[in-house]
Amino acid sequence: MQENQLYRKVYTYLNSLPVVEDSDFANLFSSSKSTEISVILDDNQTITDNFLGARVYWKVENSEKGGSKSLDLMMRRNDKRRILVPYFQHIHQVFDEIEQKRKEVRLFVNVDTEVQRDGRWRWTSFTHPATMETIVMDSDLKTRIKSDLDNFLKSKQHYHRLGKVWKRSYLLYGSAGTGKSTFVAAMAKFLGYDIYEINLHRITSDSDLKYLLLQTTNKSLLVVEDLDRYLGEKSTAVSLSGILNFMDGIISSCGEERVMIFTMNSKDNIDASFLRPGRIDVHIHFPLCDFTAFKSLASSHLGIKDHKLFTQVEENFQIGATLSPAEIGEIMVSNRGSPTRALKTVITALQGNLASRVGRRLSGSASGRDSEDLLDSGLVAKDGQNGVHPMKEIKNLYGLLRARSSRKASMDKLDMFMNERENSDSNTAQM
Ligand SMILES: Nc1ncnc2c1ncn2[C@@H]1O[C@H](COP(=O)(O)OP(=O)(O)OP(=O)(O)O)[C@@H](O)[C@H]1O
Repeated sequence: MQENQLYRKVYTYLNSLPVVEDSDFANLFSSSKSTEISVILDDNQTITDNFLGARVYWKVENSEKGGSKSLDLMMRRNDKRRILVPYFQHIHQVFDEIEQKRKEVRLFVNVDTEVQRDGRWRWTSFTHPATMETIVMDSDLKTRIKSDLDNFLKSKQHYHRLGKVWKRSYLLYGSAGTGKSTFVAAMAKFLGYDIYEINLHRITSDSDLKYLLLQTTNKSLLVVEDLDRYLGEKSTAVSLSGILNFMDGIISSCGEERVMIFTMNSKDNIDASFLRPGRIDVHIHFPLCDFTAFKSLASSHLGIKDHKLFTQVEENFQIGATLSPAEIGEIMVSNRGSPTRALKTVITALQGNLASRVGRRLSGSASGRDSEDLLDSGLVAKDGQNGVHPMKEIKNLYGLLRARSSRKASMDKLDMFMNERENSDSNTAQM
């Protein structure tokens, strides 16, 4: 059942009245800002409000049976016709003002079906410190995304004129630790929207997913993380079509001003129906670090814009080494007392990364990410491409790495692989 928006508005309005503090029973809550205390009306309490010279009474009822709550409104019969409609308009207006002032973003998570006395969502204040400014990404891309979000916020009339629901969807994809979740946090702050993080593992069926969607509010971000991993599982409670309906079926049109976000590590093994044009409005790739991203991280984490070791770091990126922003950020955080030590550790990690990826490729066990990164680096061509035999390119890369790497252990392993390959190659005909 959908949450009654009127109930929510009146409840918020009543709790904003100073008279709540005078009631016999009220509950005290502290908010994320430790100095703030909220006074919330207790069940079965009656409070009085005045409007246009009339006196009205509200009572919070809590039904013993289903645990559902209701609000009873009482006023003199003579006042009813005069004030009823303007009074509710006043409540709407005050509610909107309260929401505007409430800068705090909330994070909702879905709970198991068994624990549903007060609905399926539980929330907490969302205090993630990430903002669009702290996210490390290509600056042009960041500007384009910000203006896309800005346009969305101003486009109510535009969407309505086209007969479209005012919502937008984004797919964030890229390797682990490239900042997808952090970006969701930054988006929520930028838009001032609450986040509904949907844990598909806590959903029992397609209709359960619809039910959850009905209990979300407008001006919100609906987030499904690691969708590729969920869809790759053998048996799932929510079907492919259940998820497609959630994305853009009739049910997704309930409510307005929504942003849907899906994250994935890779689009490679995803059913084509997810990626068909028009299904998800914007696809954003989150890459592993390049030298430019590294410099941004060095500036934000170590406070340095330049350093004599930067050339060495750059060389490692040029020969195809790479790490995620999370990996580089972590090294910098743990060595923030000494930028030189931090940079040396980054260089060692980059060399280790390249050595182990080349090693895995030589042994034929390269992961998708390894192969893609090596291909991206331009140092290894796809099999048969450019007329250059891949093994020859690997040998070139190996030579380059051999000359530069200081990680003896990794290089010893690589030497072994190369020797084995040399021997087996001499017994195999060249293709
Ligand atoms: N592009 C980035 N800009 C700033 N910080 C980043 C970036 N990428 C990663 N980080 C940092 O690395 C950590 C992990 O990032 P995050 O969880 O956002 O990555 P992810 O792509 O969502 O990973 P996963 O796919 O494993 O969920 C965070 O602490 C975040 O601050």
